[in-house]
Amino acid sequence: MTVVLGANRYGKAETRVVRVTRDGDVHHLKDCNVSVALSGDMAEVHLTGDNSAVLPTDTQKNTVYAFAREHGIGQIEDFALLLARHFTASQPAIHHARVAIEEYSWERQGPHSFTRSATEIRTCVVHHDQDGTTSVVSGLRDLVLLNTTGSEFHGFARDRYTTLQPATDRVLATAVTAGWRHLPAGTGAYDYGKSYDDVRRCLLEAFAGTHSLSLQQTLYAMGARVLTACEEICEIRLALPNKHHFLVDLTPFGLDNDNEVYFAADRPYGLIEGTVRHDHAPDPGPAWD
Ligand SMILES: O=c1[nH]c(=O)c2[nH]c(=O)[nH]c2[nH]1
Repeated sequence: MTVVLGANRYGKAETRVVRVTRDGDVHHLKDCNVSVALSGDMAEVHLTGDNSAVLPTDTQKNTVYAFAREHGIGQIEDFALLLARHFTASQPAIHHARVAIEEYSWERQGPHSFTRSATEIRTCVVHHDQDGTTSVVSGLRDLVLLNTTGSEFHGFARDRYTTLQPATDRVLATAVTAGWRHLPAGTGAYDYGKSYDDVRRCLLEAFAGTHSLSLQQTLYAMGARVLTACEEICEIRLALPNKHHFLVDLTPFGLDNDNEVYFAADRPYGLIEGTVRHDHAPDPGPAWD
């Protein structure tokens, strides 16, 4: 038996960077968490301890801060692409860069005052290879949605352990995690901010507008809406926890409960996951890694 080195990558994870842009009295805020992972000719460092190909993770962190100063942070996808292209160009041994960014949104309260909005977190994962191949997956997580009606679940398979009662009118609630893959941008560049707003709107419209016979059906409707409306996107992956709302039995208190009082359980939860894509979507390569 011979032992060999398998896939490997390294980088600085979770560099928290806050960039303030001062436009006179009106200030703008970008609050991000940047994770870099580099790979390439890294056999020697693992096998012999020769660090000559290793751009320190400390340098990667410094680069994030310096680029935030020099270039500002616009759309997170553009900032991630800038960093990924920089790292693959900076060292011959670094062939591939993966840059993932989370963005926390702040709501303006005044010219220089903000509240951290309790809404979803915007995400992106960018891959860039020395050969010029680039992929961009944008996304969000913790987008919490709830319909108080318009949701049913019945006709399901049964076995001896099935106790679930069919539902013809239930609360449907979820916290969306989504990632959507952009078609290669070619020579142009995408407006990732507009794309994000369009996808988010499609997700909300499809969730609210679909009379749901299952969360699986709602998932497909949400993905299909995005792909139909946003031509720059070829694939979307959704993870939808079914945040169960159980009707509370109030009969011990002589009260009825006609779909009014619920117990919102936090676990366990159903987890419905799925991909919706163009039938001719290009090969994703490492886009989802
Ligand atoms: O929308 C649903 N999908 C399921 O697969 C499922 N399973 C379950 O117990 N409740 C539900 N609801």
